[in-house]
Amino acid sequence: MNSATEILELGPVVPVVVFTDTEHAVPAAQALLRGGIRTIEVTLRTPVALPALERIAAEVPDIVVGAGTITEPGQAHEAAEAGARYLVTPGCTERLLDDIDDTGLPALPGVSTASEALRLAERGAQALKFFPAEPSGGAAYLKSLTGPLPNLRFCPTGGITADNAPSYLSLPNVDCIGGSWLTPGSALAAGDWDHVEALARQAAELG
Ligand SMILES: O=C(O)C(=O)C[C@H](O)[C@H](O)COP(=O)(O)O
Repeated sequence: MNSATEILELGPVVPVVVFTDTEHAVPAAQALLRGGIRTIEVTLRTPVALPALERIAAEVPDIVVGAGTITEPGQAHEAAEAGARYLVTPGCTERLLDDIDDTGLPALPGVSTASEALRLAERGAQALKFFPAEPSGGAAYLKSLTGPLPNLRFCPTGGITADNAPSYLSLPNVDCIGGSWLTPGSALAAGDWDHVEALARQAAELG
């Protein structure tokens, strides 16, 4: 993975996962792969996130593992050391962006306005996360950015489900979307990997 646009090419849906148990990491990643999903974004929201990411990187080499919810300087380096191949943030500060650049990893920095997107474009970004997609104006808002910002690609995330996914995936500035609906907490807790696989298959077919 060399560029942020390569992240967008991994498939139509980036599953955003919150792990509460390290033991769920490998079977969840394997279920996503069986369903045809080639990447997994592990959110750094829980104490087990980094060890979970590390397990996936070591034991499920066929899935491209990224780290999400990078919100503080230092986390980017921790994620890189754990084996993350890309980084995702919900929003941006200059310090966070410098820290991410230092890792050399491709990233999807989060934005929700035209001004934020322009600031990131000035720093050379080509691909951004649009977050939180639904509350920020949804597909209609993102579509209206294509006119003034035709060269920027977006991965909208936040409030997206299998139902509203097509309205985003049909936009000219969207290649993939992110969402947590493929890995519900209840399915992870129950070890219902068949359910995760079925949700992954349905998501993979959106492409
Ligand atoms: O953690 C981050 O880095 C975020 O930016 C937030 C997540 O992307 C969303 O929480 C996923 O949204 P849902 O699919 O609505 O659950």
